[in-house]
Amino acid sequence: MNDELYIRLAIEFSQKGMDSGSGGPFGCVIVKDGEVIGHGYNQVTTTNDPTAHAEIVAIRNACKAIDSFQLEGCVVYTSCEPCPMCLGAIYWARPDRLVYACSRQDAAAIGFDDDFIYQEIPLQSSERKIKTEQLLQEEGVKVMELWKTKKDKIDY
Ligand SMILES: Nc1ccnc(=O)[nH]1
Repeated sequence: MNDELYIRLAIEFSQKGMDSGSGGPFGCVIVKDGEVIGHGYNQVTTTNDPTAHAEIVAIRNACKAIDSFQLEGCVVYTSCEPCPMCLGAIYWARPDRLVYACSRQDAAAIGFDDDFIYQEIPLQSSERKIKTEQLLQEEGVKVMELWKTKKDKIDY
């Protein structure tokens, strides 16, 4: 089955990234109509970019390849269940489907925070590890109101 072929490719990228010293053991490929249009592996520690997860790198690569900010009709194959940041990016990109190999618990077992961050999300902001406050909502909303009526906007 093709899903197995592509998830195996994502796993190969996880190994390739790790072996090359690029970052953590995570790989991702994005497929549209049976063609790989994007790929990526984790590059956090070599690019000093905490957002350079395999999935983010692959989404950027795929979107550039098809000149679009949406991945409709695409399938995302990733060697590990996406962390909340990457899951958010995947939702914003709107692919049709997501397939993963390792789980967030597998990632936790080798020292990664994916599962911890998932546990933070349902907490009240006052209970989260990173102290969070809301300030100047009214001033912020004024700009948002302008977006509502902006004529030349590209909706997403
Ligand atoms: N799921 C992931 C966790 C950490 N890094 C990644 O690239 N992917």
